[in-house]
Amino acid sequence: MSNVSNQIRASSSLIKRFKQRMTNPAALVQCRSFTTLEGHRPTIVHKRSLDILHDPWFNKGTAFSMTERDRLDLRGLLPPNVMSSEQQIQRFMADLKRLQVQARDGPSDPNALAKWRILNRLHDRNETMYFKSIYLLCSLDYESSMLAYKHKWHFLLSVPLWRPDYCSRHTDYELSPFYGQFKVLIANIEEYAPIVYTPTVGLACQNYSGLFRRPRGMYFSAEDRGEMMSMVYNWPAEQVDMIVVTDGSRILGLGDLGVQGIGITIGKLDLYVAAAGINPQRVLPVMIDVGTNNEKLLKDPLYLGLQEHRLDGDEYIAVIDEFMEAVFTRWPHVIVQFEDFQSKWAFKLLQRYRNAYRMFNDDVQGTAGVAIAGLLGAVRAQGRPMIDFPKQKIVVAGAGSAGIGVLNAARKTMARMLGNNESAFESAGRQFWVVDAKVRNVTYWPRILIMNLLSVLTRYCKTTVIDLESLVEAPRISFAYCSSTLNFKNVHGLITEQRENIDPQALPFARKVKEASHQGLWEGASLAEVVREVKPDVLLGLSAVGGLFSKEVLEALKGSTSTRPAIFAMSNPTKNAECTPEEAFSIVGDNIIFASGSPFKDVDLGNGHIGHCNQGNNMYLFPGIGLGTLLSGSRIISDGMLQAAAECLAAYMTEEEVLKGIIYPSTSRIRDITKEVAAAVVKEAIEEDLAEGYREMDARELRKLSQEEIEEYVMNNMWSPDYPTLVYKKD
Ligand SMILES: NC(=O)C1=CN([C@@H]2O[C@H](COP(=O)(O)OP(=O)(O)OC[C@H]3O[C@@H](n4cnc5c(N)ncnc54)[C@H](O)[C@@H]3O)[C@@H](O)[C@H]2O)C=CC1
Ligand SMILES: CC(=O)C(=O)O
Ligand SMILES: [Mg+2]
Repeated sequence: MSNVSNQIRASSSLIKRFKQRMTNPAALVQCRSFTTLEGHRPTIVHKRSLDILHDPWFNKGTAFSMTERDRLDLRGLLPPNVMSSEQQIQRFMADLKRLQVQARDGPSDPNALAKWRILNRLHDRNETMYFKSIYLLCSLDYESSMLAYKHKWHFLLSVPLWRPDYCSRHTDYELSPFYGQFKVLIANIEEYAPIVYTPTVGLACQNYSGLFRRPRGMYFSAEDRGEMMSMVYNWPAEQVDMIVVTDGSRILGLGDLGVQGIGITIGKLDLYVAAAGINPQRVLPVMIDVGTNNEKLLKDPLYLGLQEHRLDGDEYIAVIDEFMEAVFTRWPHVIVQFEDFQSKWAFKLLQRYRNAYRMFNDDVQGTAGVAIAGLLGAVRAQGRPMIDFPKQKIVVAGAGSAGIGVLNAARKTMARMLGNNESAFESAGRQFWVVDAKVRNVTYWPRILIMNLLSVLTRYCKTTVIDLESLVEAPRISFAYCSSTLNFKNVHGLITEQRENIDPQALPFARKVKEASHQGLWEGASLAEVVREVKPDVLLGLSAVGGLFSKEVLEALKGSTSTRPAIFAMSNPTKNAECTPEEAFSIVGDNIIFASGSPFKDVDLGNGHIGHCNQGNNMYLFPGIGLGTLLSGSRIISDGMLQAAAECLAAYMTEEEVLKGIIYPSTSRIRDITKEVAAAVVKEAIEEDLAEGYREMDARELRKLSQEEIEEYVMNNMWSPDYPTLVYKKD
C-alpha cells in the first residue's frame, strides 16, 4: 500500500471478476440495461428507495437529480448536494490519493481511519457480522492490516473501477475468508469503540465527503421544508425505536462539520446496538442540514451538504419543528436523541421539546449524569462518603452545552444532599468556579476599552509577582481588541457577575465580585489563577481546547486542599483533551484521579504502580437512558429518570475499585452497565407514573415487576448478534 499505482494494481482482480461476469448470459442481460443507461433512453426499473441505492446497476449515489430522487422515493436517503459524475470521480480520486498519506489521529493509532473504513464496509454488507466479528478485526496489528489492504483492496474501495462511485453489492456482499478467519463469538467493545466512536469517528466526520460510499440514515435539509412529512415514509423500516439526530454544528470538539456530522449519529447508534441491544433494523441516524458556517466546507466543491450559511432564528426552528412532527407522526413511540448541536440551540430545543416528545439531549443531559457519577466516585476515592460531595470545590473550564449541563446537575445533586431547599441550592452554587472564553460582539467599544484597562490594572494589583513583559503586552492586546476590530471582544477567564452580556445559562454560576475578591480573584482571572487561589478538589474540562490544562494549571493544582485531586479532561476527540494522563500524573502526582472523554492508556508510574485512566464519556449512560425509556414506554424523559441513570452508574463501582482510582467501569462491561442503567430508568418511570408499557408488557404488568424482574425484562429485550432463520414469503 505504498503508493497509488500499487493500490490500483491490487484492484485488478476486481476488474477480472467484472470481465468474467460479462461472459455469463445473466450478466449480459443486465449489461444491456447498462448500455441503455449510457444512451439517453430511460431505463425501466422495478425498484425504489434503498433497493435502488443498493443495486450497483442502477445506483448513481449522489448523482441522482432532485426529480429522480422524488420519482424513486429517494428523497432524504442521500446527502442534499447533487453531484455530477465528474465530481464523483474527483471525490473518489481525492480519497484514493489521501490513502497514500497515512491517516493519523495522534500517535497512538496511525491506522485508525483505515480500520474505520474496513468496519464501515462490513457494516454495509452484513450488520449481524459487523456487531459480532469486530473484535479481532480491531485488534489487528499494523502488519496484519497492511496485509489486509494488499489482498482485499476491493473491500476498501467498495467501488468497481469500471463504474466509479457505484458501489458493488456483488463484489463485497459475501463475508470474505479474511473476515471468516476472524469470526469470533462476542464483540469486544473495548477494542472497537475507539474506532466506530471517539476518537476515530471524529476523523471520519472530518473526511466524510471523501469517505461517503453508501448512504446510511436520512438527510433532511433546509430545501426539504414542507416535504418532511412525506419524506419520512421513504425510510424502509416500519418500526424505528431510536433516532440520533444532529445538525452538524458542533461535532465532538471539532466545530461545525455540516452534513459530515452524520458520522457521529451513526457512531452513537452503533453503541445503542452494541451496548443496549437495540435492534439495528430499528435505528435511524439523521442529519438535518441547515447549511454550515464552516468556510472551508462552503468553498469545497466536493462537499456533500448544502453550501450556504446556516439558517438561524425562526427559520431554523421551523425546520427542526417540522422534522420532529414528521418522525413522531410516522413512529409515535420513537425516542429522539439530540447530539452535537451548538449550545446556542441545544438548550432552546431541549426546553422546546422535552415535555412534548420522547427526547433528550445527550451532550447536556447524558454528559451531566456521567460527570455526576464520576464526581461522586472521586469523593469515594478520597475515602469519604458520597454525602460529602457538597463540600467539594469544583473548577469547570468551558461553559458550553456540556459544561452547563454538568454544572446544573452537580448543583442540584449537592442541593439535594444539603436538604433540597432554597438555601441548600444557594450554598451549593458557591462550590463552583467557571472559566470560559468567548468572542463577543461589542457595540460600546470605548466603555469596553476602559473596562479592559481596569481589569488589567486590577489583575496586576492582585498579582504578587509581576511579569514585566506581560504587563506591557496585556494593555496592548486589550487596546488592539477594541481599536482594530472595534466590534469584537475576547471575553475570557473566571465568570463573575461583572461580565457583560453573560450567557443566561452561565449566569447562575457567575461569582459575586466581592466574594471573588475575598478569594484573591476577579472577573476574567485566568484558569491557572483560579486554580491557584481556589485550590479545588476537582478540575473539570469541557472546553474543546486540547492542552488547556497546561503545565502552569497543573502545577497550580498541586496546591489543592484535597487528599486526592481529580482531573476530568472530558473534551473529545483525543487531541482536544485538556491534558493527557501522563501530564496529569507526572505533574500533579501519583495519587490523583484521572478521567478523559476519549480513551487513553493507563500510565505506568514507574514505581510498580499504575495510574488509572478512566473514560468519562456519556456512552455509559445514553444507551441505558434510551433503552429504559423504550421499555418503560414513558411519554417523556424526566429529570428523575436521568438522575436514576446517573445514580445507578455511580453505585456500579465497588469500594475497592474506587479506592484504586477506578471511577468508571471498563468499556468491556458496557452491556452489563447499560442493562442496569436501563432497569433503573424503567423503575423510575414506573414510580413517576410515566410508564405506559412496551409491546405485551403493559403499564399494569410493569408495575407488578420486582427489581430482579425488571432487570430480566430488560435483558430479554436486548438484541444479540445472531443470525435468524430466513424464510421467503411472497408479498
Ligand atoms: N466526555 C463526554 O462525554 C463529552 C464530551 N464533550 C466534549 O466537550 C467539549 C465541549 O462540548 P460543548 O459544551 O457541547 O461545546 P460548546 O462549544 O457548547 O462549549 C465549549 C465551551 O468552552 C468554552 N471555551 C473555549 N475556549 C476556552 C478556553 N480557552 N477556556 C475556557 N473555556 C473555553 C467556549 O466558550 C464554550 O462555552 C467538546 O470537546 C465535546 O467533545 C461533550 C459532551 C460529552
Ligand atoms: C461524547 C460526546 O457526546 C461528545 O463529545 O460530544
Ligand atoms: Mg456529543
